[in-house]
Amino acid sequence: MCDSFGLLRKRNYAILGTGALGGFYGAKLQQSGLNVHFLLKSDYEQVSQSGLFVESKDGDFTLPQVNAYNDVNQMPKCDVVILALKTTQNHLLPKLLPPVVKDSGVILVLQNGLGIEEDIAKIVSNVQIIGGLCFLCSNKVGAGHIRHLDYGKITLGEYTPKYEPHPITERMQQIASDFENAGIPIELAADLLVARWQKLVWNIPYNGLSVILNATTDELMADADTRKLVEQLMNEVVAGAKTSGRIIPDKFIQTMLNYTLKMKPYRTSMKIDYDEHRPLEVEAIFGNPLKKAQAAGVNLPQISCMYHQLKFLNKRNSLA
Ligand SMILES: NC(=O)C1=CN([C@@H]2O[C@H](COP(=O)(O)OP(=O)(O)OC[C@H]3O[C@@H](n4cnc5c(N)ncnc54)[C@H](OP(=O)(O)O)[C@@H]3O)[C@@H](O)[C@H]2O)C=CC1
Ligand SMILES: CC(C)(CO)C(=O)C(=O)O
Repeated sequence: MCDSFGLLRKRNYAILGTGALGGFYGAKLQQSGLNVHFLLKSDYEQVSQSGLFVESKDGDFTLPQVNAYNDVNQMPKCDVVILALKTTQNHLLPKLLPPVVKDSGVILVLQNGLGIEEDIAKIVSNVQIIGGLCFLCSNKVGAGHIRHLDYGKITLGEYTPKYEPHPITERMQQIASDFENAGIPIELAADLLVARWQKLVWNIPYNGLSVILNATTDELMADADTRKLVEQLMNEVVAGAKTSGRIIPDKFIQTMLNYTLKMKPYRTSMKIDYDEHRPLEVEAIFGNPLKKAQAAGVNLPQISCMYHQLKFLNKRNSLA
């Protein structure tokens, strides 16, 4: 029996971008007994010497030794390559992906945003691309030091050209069982595109408004005016999804509002990037959904207004 993906043995994993998300999930996978290889940039020296420390609401743990790299060409080819860079670094993917992914392996895109899988399909062939939507609140608070604040579930869906829905495959089930064995809840979805639009129902209002209005999620929910804005933006995302032929039921908006009300007060990852003068994921989270809707002849005026404001703030912030 052909076992090129590792259905019959332990799969090995690569983490491209050992930050808040990649550091957390990668550390959990290694802690569960899997062979994990971590690509780092500025934290490379520290992590090669002292490993990773995860401070988590589910229990802190340290991995004193990890396989750390600062060059993909030194990494072994892996069954599953987890893409956990910020999307602002995706221009590096033509150099980063081919050396590290096995023939018939999987690239698991855990980034926020829309249309990323389509770009990756142009870079690598003979691999399966799977998208994952992470409901996680995690921050990197120091070199090799990850703080997991809340949640952690991932929704996984296979990418197909034009995002046609795809039945759940054995490969997805195997990856799901690796994550579940590591204590990470997984949901499997047949329609990756609807899952990506659903995630944007959260990311577009909260990431955008947190930067533009200098506010945390609890502040945005407590004020009647900003809460109204959140809801209007959520409705526009639902309208955007419709242009891709995806129906998100109205009650989903209420679910996202309730979910945020129950969340601990949260400074979104886009706000953290802004405060740290790092580039914002404006194109993946705002630009690509707008382009998709515009291609179907639909304008999303409030999201478009926010997109241009964020581009301005992003440019000015990078010069400050
Ligand atoms: N954090 C969260 O809770 C969630 C994040 N997401 C999404 O996950 C993705 C990753 O976000 P997050 O983990 O928060 O971001 P982080 O900035 O914490 O992590 C990204 C990591 O990538 C590293 N990196 C950047 N360039 C390179 C490179 N050339 N080679 C190796 N490593 C590199 C950075 O290292 P360095 O610091 O040295 O630059 C950093 O540690 C984003 O798309 C985000 O929207 C989705 C849901 C929740
Ligand atoms: C919604 C949230 C904060 C946690 O579920 C998240 O996943 C994100 O920042 O993208």
